[in-house]
Amino acid sequence: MLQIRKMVSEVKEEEEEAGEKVWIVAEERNDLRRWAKIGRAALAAGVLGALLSWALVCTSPTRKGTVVVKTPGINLGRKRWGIAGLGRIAYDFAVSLKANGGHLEAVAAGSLPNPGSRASDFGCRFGARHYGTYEALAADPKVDVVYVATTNQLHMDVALVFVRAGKAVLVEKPTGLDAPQALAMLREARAHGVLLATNFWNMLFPVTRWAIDVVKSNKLGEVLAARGDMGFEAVDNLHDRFLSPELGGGAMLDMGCYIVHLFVQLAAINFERKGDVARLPTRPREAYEFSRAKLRDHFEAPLRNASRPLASLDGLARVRATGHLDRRNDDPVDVEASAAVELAGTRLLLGTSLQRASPFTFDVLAAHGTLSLDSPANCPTSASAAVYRDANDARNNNTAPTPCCGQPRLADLRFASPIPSYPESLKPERYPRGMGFGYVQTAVEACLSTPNCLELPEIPAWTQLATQQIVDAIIREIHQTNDAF
Ligand SMILES: NC(=O)C1=CN([C@@H]2O[C@H](COP(=O)(O)OP(=O)(O)OC[C@H]3O[C@@H](n4cnc5c(N)ncnc54)[C@H](OP(=O)(O)O)[C@@H]3O)[C@@H](O)[C@H]2O)C=CC1
Ligand SMILES: O=C1OC[C@@H](O)[C@H](O)[C@H]1O
Repeated sequence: MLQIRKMVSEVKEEEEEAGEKVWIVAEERNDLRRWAKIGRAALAAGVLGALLSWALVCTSPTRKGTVVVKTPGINLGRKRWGIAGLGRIAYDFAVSLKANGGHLEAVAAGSLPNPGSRASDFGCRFGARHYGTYEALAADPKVDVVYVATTNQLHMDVALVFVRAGKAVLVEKPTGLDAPQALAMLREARAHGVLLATNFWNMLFPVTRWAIDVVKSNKLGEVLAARGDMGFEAVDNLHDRFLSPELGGGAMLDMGCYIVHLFVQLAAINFERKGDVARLPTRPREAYEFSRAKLRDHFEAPLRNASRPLASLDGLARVRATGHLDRRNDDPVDVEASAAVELAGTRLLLGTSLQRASPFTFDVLAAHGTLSLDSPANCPTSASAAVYRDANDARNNNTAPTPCCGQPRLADLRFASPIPSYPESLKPERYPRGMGFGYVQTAVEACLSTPNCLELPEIPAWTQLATQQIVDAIIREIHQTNDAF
């Protein structure tokens, strides 16, 4: 066994040195370790313990080998991941984790029929232990962090099973069904001293980080507005999670939340730039006043003090929205939404749908620059920005031209960061850019290696709360405008 282990690590090291991006690690090492483990358990706990261990590992593992495809910038370590909810996205997440060299320790199904055998199939495919209940996964002492990939209606309940067991949690978007759920989840995570992050995985893509850095650098000036459109024509199946009210369906909870979350982060950048915020005389009065109080403190207050309710949006955010509801249900979900949002003086024009195609775009419109994430903007691999002459600087120097066909353009910026495709042996995948889950997986692992890390810096808890509050307000308004017809 030692010899095989040495061989494997030599192969890895040699190829890493050679800068190779792809290499194959023999699976035998894991099999031998597994057998050794079973043997030790049998000695220690007797025949019963041995039988139990036998039932929880794969008796017929695939012997194809584990494909490792390193995505640039992804350095997954040895944090021990669990996955709860073994549906469509869980598969792609597991592929990305394994393919990027991460460690999937155990998985659990617990809602749909046959959880035991489904978990066994999934676990064996990825060389992970498997359970037929979420509680059993929560009790596994070898799991550090759990990815909750259930449908939306279960995000809160399932995430809390793990939080209460002291596990860190990466829960799929949206955080919960509404802002009170999101607050309950984040509060409990804080009380247990564990990380709870919503999987706004787009925030960790190098292209999104580049965009945020460009905006922060002030090259474009103050951000006045953003606009985004994301959605698709969902299969017309009332039992699927997209359209089902029981499963927490609806366009805003599915795709609209990405747009709102990115917008919230951009609005906050305006207030991080000291001395520059109040430049525009047209900015509404409350924006000036609010810049002093800081968005973060405002939304975070109920997390710091459990007796505080959710932060008020009054005087800070305005929402106007309209859309379509799927009237075939008694409790209809929004299937199409158009919304105008204002948060502390920064504006968003949002479109989302489960009934039509979308360009999957997100644009930032600033005082003297624009920035566009290329489609699909929820997992972008390229972006561009245009920097125009700062009209006020030019005016002060008496060099301001009269713009007839747009402001004079000073520079074009472009950034690209491609993602490798899935390893052939693990196809079919559902999300062609799913290897990009590696970015958020890396961020979670970095947080777990940092003492007292309770949130990802790229997806702070307050942005999860603010997003869910604005999403709630948009959904409410769509219902109100529809009821008025
Ligand atoms: N970040 C991203 O890019 C993406 C995120 N998502 C998010 O991931 C989550 C899961 O999406 P997806 O994988 O497509 O969902 P699925 O429809 O494949 O269901 C996932 C799991 O939800 C649990 N579940 C509970 N009740 C039901 C029910 N009545 N019908 C179906 N499943 C149920 C099951 O868990 P069990 O196996 O334990 O029984 C099921 O396997 C959603 O919250 C979605 O928003 C989805 C796609 C992309
Ligand atoms: O997060 C998501 O991204 C991709 C979509 O297809 C999916 O419905 C959504 O949940």
